[in-house]
Amino acid sequence: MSKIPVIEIFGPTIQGEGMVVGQKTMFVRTAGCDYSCSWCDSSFTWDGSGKHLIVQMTAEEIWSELKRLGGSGFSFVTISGGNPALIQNLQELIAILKEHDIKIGVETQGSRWQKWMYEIDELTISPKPPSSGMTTDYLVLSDIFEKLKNRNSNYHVSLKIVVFNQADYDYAKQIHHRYPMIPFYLQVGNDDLTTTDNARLIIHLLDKYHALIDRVIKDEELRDVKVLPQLHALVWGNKRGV
Ligand SMILES: C[S@@+](CC[C@H](N)C(=O)[O-])C[C@H]1O[C@@H](n2cnc3c(N)ncnc32)[C@H](O)[C@@H]1O
Ligand SMILES: Nc1nc2[nH]cc(C(=O)O)c2c(=O)[nH]1
Ligand code: SF4
Ligand SMILES: [Mg+2]
Repeated sequence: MSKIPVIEIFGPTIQGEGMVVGQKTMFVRTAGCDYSCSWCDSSFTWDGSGKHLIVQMTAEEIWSELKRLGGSGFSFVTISGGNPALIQNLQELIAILKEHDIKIGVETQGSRWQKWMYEIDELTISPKPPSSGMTTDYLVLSDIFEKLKNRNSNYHVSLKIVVFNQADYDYAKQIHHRYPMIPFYLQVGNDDLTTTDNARLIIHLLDKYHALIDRVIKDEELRDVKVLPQLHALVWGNKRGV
C-alpha cells in the first residue's frame, strides 16, 4: 500500500468552520502545502517547524489510528492540511472510510484537482484573498467546479473565503460573482495566532465577526451568503489538535 504524509490525527471534535460547522468529526491533517499564506493557522504543516511530526502512513494505519482515538463514536472524518489535494493516493483511505459508512469532508484551497474529489461528501474550497499573499489560479478553480457540477446531489461543495480586510471582502464578492451557484461562506480571519489569552482572543474575534456581519448586512450586492466565525477558535482559542 502507498503511504500518505500525515502530520496529525485528532478527534472526535466538532468541525469549527464552514458548510458542516458543528459536525462531530475526526481530523486527518496531511503535511505539505503548495501555498504559504501569510496568516496560515496551520503553518507547521509546511514551514518545517512540524517536520518531526510527519509520519508516512498507509490508509489502513490511518484507519487504525482513527479507531484508536474515536472508537465507534464517529461517523465523519475531515481531511485537511496543508493541502490534501497535493496527495494523489488518498483513494485507498477514502475507500476504507466509505466501507465503514463514514462521511468524508475535505478542506483545500482549490489550487489542485484530484479525481478522488468526486467521492468527497462535503468538499470545502477556500481560495485565498489578497491578504494571504497568494494568487488564485482561476483555470484550476473553474475546472474543479466544472468537473463536480454533475455529481449526485448527496455530495456537496462550497466556497469559503477568509476575510481580514476590505480588499479580501472585495475579492470574496468577486469569487461569488464568478461562481454564483456554489454555496458561499465568509469566515472571520484570526490575526492573533500566538496568544494563549483565550478570553481576550474570543472578545477580539467576536468583534471581528460583528464587523463582518455589519458589512454584509449593509451590502445590498451580497445576498446569498453565510457568515461564520471559526467556532473552534471561540471554544478553544489557538489550541492545536481540536
Ligand atoms: C489550514 S487550511 C488547510 C486546508 C487548505 N490548505 C486550505 O487553506 O483550504 C484550513 C482552513 O483554515 C483557514 N485558515 C487558515 N488560517 C486562518 C486564519 N488565520 N484565520 C481564519 N481562517 C484560517 C483556511 O483558509 C482554510 O479554509
Ligand atoms: N475543530 C476544527 N475545525 C476545523 N475546521 C477546519 C480546520 C482545519 O484546520 O482545516 C479545523 C480544525 O483544525 N479544527
Ligand atoms: S493554503 Fe491552507 S494550509 Fe496552505 S498556507 Fe494557506 S491556509 Fe495554510
Ligand atoms: Mg484550522
